[in-house]
Amino acid sequence: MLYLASQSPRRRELLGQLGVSFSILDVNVVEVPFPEELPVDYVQRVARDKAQAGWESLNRETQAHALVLASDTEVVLGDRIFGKPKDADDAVQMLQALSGRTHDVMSAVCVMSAKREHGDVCISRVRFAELDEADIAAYVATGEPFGKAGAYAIQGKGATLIQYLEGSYSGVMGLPVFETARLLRGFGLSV
Ligand SMILES: Cc1cn([C@H]2C[C@H](O)[C@@H](COP(=O)(O)OP(=O)(O)OP(=O)(O)O)O2)c(=O)[nH]c1=O
Repeated sequence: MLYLASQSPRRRELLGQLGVSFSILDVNVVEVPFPEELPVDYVQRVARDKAQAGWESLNRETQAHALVLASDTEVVLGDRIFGKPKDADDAVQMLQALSGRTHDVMSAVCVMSAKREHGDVCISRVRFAELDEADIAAYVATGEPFGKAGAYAIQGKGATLIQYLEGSYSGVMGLPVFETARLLRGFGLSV
């Protein structure tokens, strides 16, 4: 049985694209980088923490036949890591920083079974258009930035802010479908 340890509706939708059946586990982990932790290490650690939390929420009997999948997405600009904005001001600051620049979106996936665990990370490059104060205020007022790493959603109106994407659309949206399918095949699922 496959479990998705995530409260994200985007991840449900993207995992659904693979045509596998799965159940949801609600997990909540602390998402704070360690001092000096590299973004690529941080995103993989958090994905693993989510998978571990999901795993621990299952009873022993269920664990024996379970696969738990979790993911984490962070927006990375230089050495700054942007998770989900805390409030509107935070969202404005993130969008100001991203304006007219190219950033990385890192999405890590972790899959756990009783015998092993494997992970992968997908890094995409996203170029934002130059945004003025009014553009940013209007976008934040839509409410879309909340609950999204970097304060935007490629799958929503946020697409109008993006000049180009080099990488994985599903990875930016929250679950890199190619890497996820490859990992699940490694655990014997036919996807
Ligand atoms: C960059 C970007 C992120 N996002 C979302 C994906 C993730 O849901 C969120 C990043 O926060 P995460 O902490 O990765 O995930 P989450 O808290 O939403 O869900 P979970 O329960 O699995 O921990 O940002 C988009 O929906 N579109 C985008 O374009």
